[in-house]
Amino acid sequence: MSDHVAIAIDGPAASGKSTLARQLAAKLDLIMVNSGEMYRAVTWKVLQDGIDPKDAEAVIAALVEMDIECSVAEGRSVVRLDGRRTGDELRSEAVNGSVSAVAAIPEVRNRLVEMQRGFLEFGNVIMEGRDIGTVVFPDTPFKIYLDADAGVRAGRRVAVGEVDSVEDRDREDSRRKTAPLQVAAGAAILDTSGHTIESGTEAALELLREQGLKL
Ligand SMILES: Nc1ncnc2c1ncn2[C@@H]1O[C@H](COP(=O)(O)OP(=O)(O)OP(=O)(O)O)[C@@H](O)[C@H]1O
Ligand SMILES: Nc1ccn([C@H]2C[C@H](O)[C@@H](COP(=O)(O)O)O2)c(=O)n1
Repeated sequence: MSDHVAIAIDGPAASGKSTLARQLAAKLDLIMVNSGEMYRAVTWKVLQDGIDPKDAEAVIAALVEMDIECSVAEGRSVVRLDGRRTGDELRSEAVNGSVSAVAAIPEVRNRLVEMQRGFLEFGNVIMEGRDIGTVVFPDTPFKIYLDADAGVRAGRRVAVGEVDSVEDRDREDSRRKTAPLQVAAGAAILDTSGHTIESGTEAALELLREQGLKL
């Protein structure tokens, strides 16, 4: 059991979780953990090995062989896969199109959730993903569920030239049996559709203060 603080930021694709986590990590001197990168890393390796991401048995067999190492560098989580630091390859169209299938496999989740919880040993953490407030840190009082209009979110992806069907991923992430995307008990809901990055950050900070955050 750690004395450190965990802040959970959950929400659908392109709702602004990473952006908000980055802003709050800088303001509050927190370790920023992007849990999605870990699911993307497993997915990338599965695709590299020519495995069907929907073949759970084959994915699990490959997972056993994967050397996934998580650490902290410059205040944020770093994922190494088989000794190599991951990069932009995790945001490819292929990974975007398969990551939800891989993330729906309970054995994949069990292994990555255990690693995610381990970050709390390093210090106060802000972690973003889909199940942080429901599964990874269910007992933290500091939870925000970030959302935005589907069209706004799709537009945000187009604006950076990323090919990503946010609605398809959201559907898969919300309907899966294990750790579906949902609003965690006690989470404050923040819609970023009408917010700038700055105003969204201020609104989130206000919500966390109302939840008793003293950092
Ligand atoms: N409040 C905002 N207003 C305008 N653009 C935003 C806002 N928040 C984030 N963005 C932009 O939207 C894009 C997606 O943001 P971000 O990567 O933080 O979303 P995300 O929820 O982490 O996505 P995913 O879960 O798919 O990784 C980025 O280009 C980011 O700069
Ligand atoms: N805690 C998490 C984080 C991510 N996932 C899955 C579902 C997402 O579609 C995918 C990519 O995440 P992103 O990089 O878009 O945040 O990974 C999950 O199931 N649980």
